[in-house]
Amino acid sequence: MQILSAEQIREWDAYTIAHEPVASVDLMERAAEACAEWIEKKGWLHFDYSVYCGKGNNGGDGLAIARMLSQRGCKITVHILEFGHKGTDDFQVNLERLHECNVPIVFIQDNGFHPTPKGNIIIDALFGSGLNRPLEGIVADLVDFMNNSGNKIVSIDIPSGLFTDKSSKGNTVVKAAHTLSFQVYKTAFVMAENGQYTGQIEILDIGLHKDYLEQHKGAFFQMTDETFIRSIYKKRTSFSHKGNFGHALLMAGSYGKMGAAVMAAKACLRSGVGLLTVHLPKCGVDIMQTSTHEAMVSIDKDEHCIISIPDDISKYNVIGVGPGIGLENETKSLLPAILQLKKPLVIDADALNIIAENKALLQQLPAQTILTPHPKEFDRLFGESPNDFVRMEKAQHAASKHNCVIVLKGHNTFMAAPGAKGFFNNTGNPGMATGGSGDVLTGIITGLLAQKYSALNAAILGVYLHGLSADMALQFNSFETLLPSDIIKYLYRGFKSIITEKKE
Ligand SMILES: NC(=O)C1=CN([C@@H]2O[C@H](COP(=O)(O)OP(=O)(O)OC[C@H]3O[C@@H](n4cnc5c(N)ncnc54)[C@H](O)[C@@H]3O)[C@@H](O)[C@H]2O)[C@@H](O)CC1
Ligand SMILES: [K+]
Repeated sequence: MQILSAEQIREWDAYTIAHEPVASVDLMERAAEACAEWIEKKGWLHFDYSVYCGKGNNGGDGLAIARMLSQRGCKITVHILEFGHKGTDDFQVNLERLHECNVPIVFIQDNGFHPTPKGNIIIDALFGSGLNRPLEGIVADLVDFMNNSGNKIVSIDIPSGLFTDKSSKGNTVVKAAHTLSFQVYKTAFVMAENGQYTGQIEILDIGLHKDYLEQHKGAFFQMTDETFIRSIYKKRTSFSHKGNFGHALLMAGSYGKMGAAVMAAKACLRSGVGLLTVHLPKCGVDIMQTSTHEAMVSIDKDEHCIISIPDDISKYNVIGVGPGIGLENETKSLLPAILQLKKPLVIDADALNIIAENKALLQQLPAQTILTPHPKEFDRLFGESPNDFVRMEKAQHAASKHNCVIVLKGHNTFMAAPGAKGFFNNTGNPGMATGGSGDVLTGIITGLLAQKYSALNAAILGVYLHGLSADMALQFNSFETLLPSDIIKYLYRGFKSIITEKKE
């Protein structure tokens, strides 16, 4: 699924109006009908509704929804924020239509807000994608009033006060339980900082013209949904043998952090790598050999940490480096030599921190290296960012500048690559917030890279499977009990859901 900016959505609406063709007010009718149907399907027609409308087209949606819910037998009160100027044309049409339904309308002109009866559901149709400045004065007071009412809020299109394409940090914004949005994701919905406002997001089909997306391919961020993942997944044939799936080298672990190496190794193996060698310090050999029988080991000369590169490096087609390697000086000094090997590379955890301490190393990354930082590691590498939007833009810029793939880990992990707009992931859950999840991801991506996926596709597929397997593991876990090892355990379910033919 594509993710669009406010401007792109406006263009798409206009394209549909011109090319379907459909009158703008009829498109609004479709949007409102989709919302009313969603509410009906939810089994919420026995509730009473307080519908808060601005005087733009978002308010127009609200008026149409009020009419449709009233026609379905709900008790409705409409509250209109009165600015003294006329509403948009479609707002005015819907106001007239509402008058015919005898729905009570309250005009809000000062802070004397009517208390919302307990149990009423609030429909928030104050502002949509036309928001052009932070809320202030009476509007901000109204939103505070709605947020503090204790009533469930359903926002139409986007929570009022939330910008579609830039940060709304520190602003007054509606806190919705559900956001009913139209056709596609908006950029604001994939930013972790906005999670507190959007609640559960529902994308409702209002039949916008498909040609617009075709004509502007490449201009949008992409959400990596199942269809897309199936299109990049490489099916195995009956004639496959282990030589087809690469020989990965993982450089991982140090004294006290061998678990990271074990998890990365197991995840790499479960991702389908043909052969895996783990290079680790002497102290880790018994741990790896007893825990992970399928992995071969390459033994460093140091007892406690990695300080050297295996001799016969040519036999490995990819390297994953970082999980649990620590920050000993000799390990730090080794990193430039690893970069000089010019192998396809996945860099994570302490290896990222080592680069952050010596940023000149960024210039030496082999082309298409995959970096997998979480936001703090990213900030150490590329400088602090005031918000998620700026961090995302920095990731795009850094990926182009250093010709690398950046996997910025988070609620909707963002993947940036040179020449691509950027991809957001939509699998995963809060149960993954346990140390070790990242080591598992590094293992998965290294395993996929060894199987000759492109760097970007290895990252996209790896991140998707990582989250999906964690989602599958939730069937037998709570967020609290879910462990990174469970993600590995359920990787087969993740793979199977991609491999299994879809029943139409
Ligand atoms: N035909 C279309 O284009 C469709 C539009 N739809 C709805 O239309 C919405 C966009 O409508 P509009 O472009 O009219 O925009 P909005 O309804 O979001 O609001 C725009 C109005 O609010 C004012 N405003 C913006 N920020 C303000 C602030 N902070 N304080 C006070 N006033 C502020 C603007 O000056 C403008 O008058 C979408 O979010 C969606 O809900 C849907 O009906 C689907 C079809
Ligand atoms: K809204």
